[in-house]
Amino acid sequence: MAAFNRLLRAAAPVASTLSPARRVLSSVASGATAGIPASLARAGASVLVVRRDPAERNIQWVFLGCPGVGKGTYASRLSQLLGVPHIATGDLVREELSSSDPLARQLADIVNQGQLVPDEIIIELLSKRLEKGVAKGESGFILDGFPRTIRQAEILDGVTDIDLVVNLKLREEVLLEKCIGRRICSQCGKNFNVASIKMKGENGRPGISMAPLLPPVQCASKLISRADDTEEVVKERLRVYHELSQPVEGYYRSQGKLLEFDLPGGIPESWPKLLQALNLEDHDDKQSAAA
Ligand SMILES: Nc1ncnc2c1ncn2[C@@H]1O[C@H](COP(=O)(O)OP(=O)(O)O)[C@@H](O)[C@H]1O
Repeated sequence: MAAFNRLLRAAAPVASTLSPARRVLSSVASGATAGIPASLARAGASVLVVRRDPAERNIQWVFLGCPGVGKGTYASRLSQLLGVPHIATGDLVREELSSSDPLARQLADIVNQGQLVPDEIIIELLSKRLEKGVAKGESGFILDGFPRTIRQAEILDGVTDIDLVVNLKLREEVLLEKCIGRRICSQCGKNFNVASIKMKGENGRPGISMAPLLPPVQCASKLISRADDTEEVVKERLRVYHELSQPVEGYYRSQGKLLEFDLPGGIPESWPKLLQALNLEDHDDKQSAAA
């Protein structure tokens, strides 16, 4: 419960600046607040649920998509373009894994088997990250890798409004190759990909080619792979995605918030098309002109 309350508090950073009419002190125990799961309602906490007018805050977007689809790449580019934090729960988990916290070993077993971390733990990590952001004056976010279960989506809905959910899609064979080709520079932390993907079109589906994203010389000898990017674990992660995370797409589709985006290729082809789909071409032009 502590973790959940922290997420609620963190998601309500402006409570003190809002008029009382915009504060809703809701007794979860009464079950009066839509989106709060029954299990949490049974716990009987009182929570402050705040929803800000989108005109008074930065964007609150979610990126969905299978492992390897490129959520991190595009969410991070958009966060720079729009000046909002990119919060990837996978990164939060990896930070925790590299700590000496007793939780780290338990998490390593889960992650390296391609399974999802329990909702309570992921919410605890996300709450802490949001709290830090609030303390720094952050507003808005692009979430990447959260929510990954219907329950996580319900919890998020219970505390704040999501404006848009971008669902990135790519052929499954490409996803496996992309994950296996992923490399990280152990020194600077930048992401690269050594996979060179060329798939022919078939059964009416267009072909796809993606050039590798190779490291500069100073990183080339320092590349490492994620322990969960082996073929066996990626296949399990894809299976888990279809079972537990894909239903989240339907959850947001039924709310009319889902933007489906089929990646046409690598970054050079996909980025301009994604901006077009998001009506952000002007934004990019202005930023390039200012650079
Ligand atoms: N929202 C979440 N819920 C549960 N587990 C998560 C969540 N986000 C990340 N994880 C854990 O961290 C791992 C890595 O996440 P991520 O970097 O987002 O991987 P992917 O490339 O599969 O999208 C996941 O396989 C899972 O074990």
